[in-house]
Amino acid sequence: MAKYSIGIDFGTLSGRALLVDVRTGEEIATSVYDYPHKVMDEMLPSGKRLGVDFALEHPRDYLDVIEKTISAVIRESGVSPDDIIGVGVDFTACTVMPVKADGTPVCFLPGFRDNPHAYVKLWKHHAAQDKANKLNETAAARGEKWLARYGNKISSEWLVPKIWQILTDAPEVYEEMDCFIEAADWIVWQLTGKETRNSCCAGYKAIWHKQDGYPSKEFFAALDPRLENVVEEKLGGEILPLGSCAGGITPEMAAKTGLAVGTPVAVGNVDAHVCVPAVGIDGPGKMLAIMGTSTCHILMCEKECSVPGICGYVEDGVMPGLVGYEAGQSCVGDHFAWLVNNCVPPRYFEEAKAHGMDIHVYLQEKASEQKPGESGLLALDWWNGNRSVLVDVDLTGMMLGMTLTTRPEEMYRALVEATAYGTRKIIENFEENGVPVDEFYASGGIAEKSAFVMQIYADIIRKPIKISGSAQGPALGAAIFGAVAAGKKNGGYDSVYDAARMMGKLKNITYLPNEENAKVYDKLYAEYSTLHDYFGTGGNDVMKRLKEIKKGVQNA
Ligand SMILES: Nc1ncnc2c1ncn2[C@@H]1O[C@H](COP(=O)(O)OP(=O)(O)O)[C@@H](O)[C@H]1O
Ligand SMILES: O=C(CO)[C@H](O)[C@H](O)COP(=O)(O)O
Repeated sequence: MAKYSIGIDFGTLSGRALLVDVRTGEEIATSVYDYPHKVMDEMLPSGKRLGVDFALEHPRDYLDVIEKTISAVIRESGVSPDDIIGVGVDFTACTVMPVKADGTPVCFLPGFRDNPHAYVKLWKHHAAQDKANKLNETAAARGEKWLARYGNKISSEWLVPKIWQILTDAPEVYEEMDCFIEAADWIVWQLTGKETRNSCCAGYKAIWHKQDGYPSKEFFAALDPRLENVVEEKLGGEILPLGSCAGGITPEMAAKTGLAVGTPVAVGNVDAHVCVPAVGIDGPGKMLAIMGTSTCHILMCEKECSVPGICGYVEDGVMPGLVGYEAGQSCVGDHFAWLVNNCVPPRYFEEAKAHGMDIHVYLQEKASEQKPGESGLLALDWWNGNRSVLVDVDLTGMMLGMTLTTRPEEMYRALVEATAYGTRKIIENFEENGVPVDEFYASGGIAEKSAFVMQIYADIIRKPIKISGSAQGPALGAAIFGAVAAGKKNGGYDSVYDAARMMGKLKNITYLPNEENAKVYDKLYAEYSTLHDYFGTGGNDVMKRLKEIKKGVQNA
């Protein structure tokens, strides 16, 4: 009798459930739900305006995903709930929220609906950069040894700057919350009725270490005396390893979703890391880029190496027995979306429609008529700051070489190339610091949809690129961890390595570098590197000065 697991993937704009056969990885049914509140970066539902660099979400949308998509995949597949042996959950991270001891989000409380800090702070909430800067200075001054694990800089996207911002800007929210929790763990809590924390979110996003735990009370007190006991007061209890079972589906959730009471639920996971077994990766030296709104680069290695500018490395952070490394680009597909929404004249949309094409596909088809270097354009891929290797959200985008003949498709191509140069920087940085990148895999919406983008990447990084066999890498990965939480005794797996080999998959296509293009791109990459260092490492801080002026004018 076939057995199934469900992966629930919470992305930036939508959540989805995927029902998978645990023996083959075959995807039986899927259902997607777009968050009605989208990303709140300008105002709250009440109309209250938000500050510069805010990015919030509404937890109601996450509950709707659970209720709508799980029942939909069970219905569509016709599978008996008794044959669904496990559930896994992954989420964007660090996507964190203040909640009460019973799990109620603070933004649901009557006195807090108009308070921005009561809502979910999405991974790309960048308004705590001043806190991240102070945290990094303090950690460096105190010689905190954990700083090296995080590429020598903690990003403003991570948990501590975000909770510190709440403490200073909305102390009433800090007081009201009983815990500050990753949305991944909160969803697992909603499903099982048990509060758990997972080692992936804690390790990469909350400065937690398997042996050393969190940073010391002295460190937190040096940031702000009121933070001295933040770990005990707000960050909850035991941290569980990936693949472990957090608990079973509660009767209330069973009624809402159609799952059987007690179905095992895996501890939460991060959307990027969870994808690794979904492409069948089961060892070191194989970098997976999960390419969508942003890109995360996940890689495993046998040893711990200090690599500047990465997001971090965590022992067992991706799969047990290996050190998992994460780096990333805060903005990838968001560049293309920005261009489409702001720089493309109506006639392009009309032409795309007449050809029955999506606007991205249409622009890419036009851009593919050009050769590398032909447009004379070069861009820096920092429209949403730089995550790796500069770890600086105050950097902004730039495009050089525009003339009166520059066309939208050329700008589109320049942005694609810029993101590929950013990926090459990340790869070289790993290799220069002792972490080999022998193979390159891609997953996510862009890898799935765009041969144009993937060929440019292969030419620029000079490596063959293998593509995920699933259009829904994170959801498949979450389903894999659901099967591991169920365990062999229930028809699942005892090891994520076994599950990856059986359920992970690749497409029957590899993008190979074109040597002629690669030679031109080597020259363009050298120019990119010059600009990258000039604007990104202090040669000219004009981007930061402009941002300061902007903030001053907006705040006035
Ligand atoms: N055909 C395409 N080629 C390249 N990028 C695309 C294409 N269609 C959409 N995009 C970009 O893909 C991104 C969404 O990626 P996806 O993986 O679906 O979402 P997410 O990263 O939020 O999970 C958007 O930023 C969009 O601009
Ligand atoms: O930092 C992350 C993982 O560590 C985020 O989850 C990620 O960057 C957001 O993902 P997406 O672009 O797929 O929405």
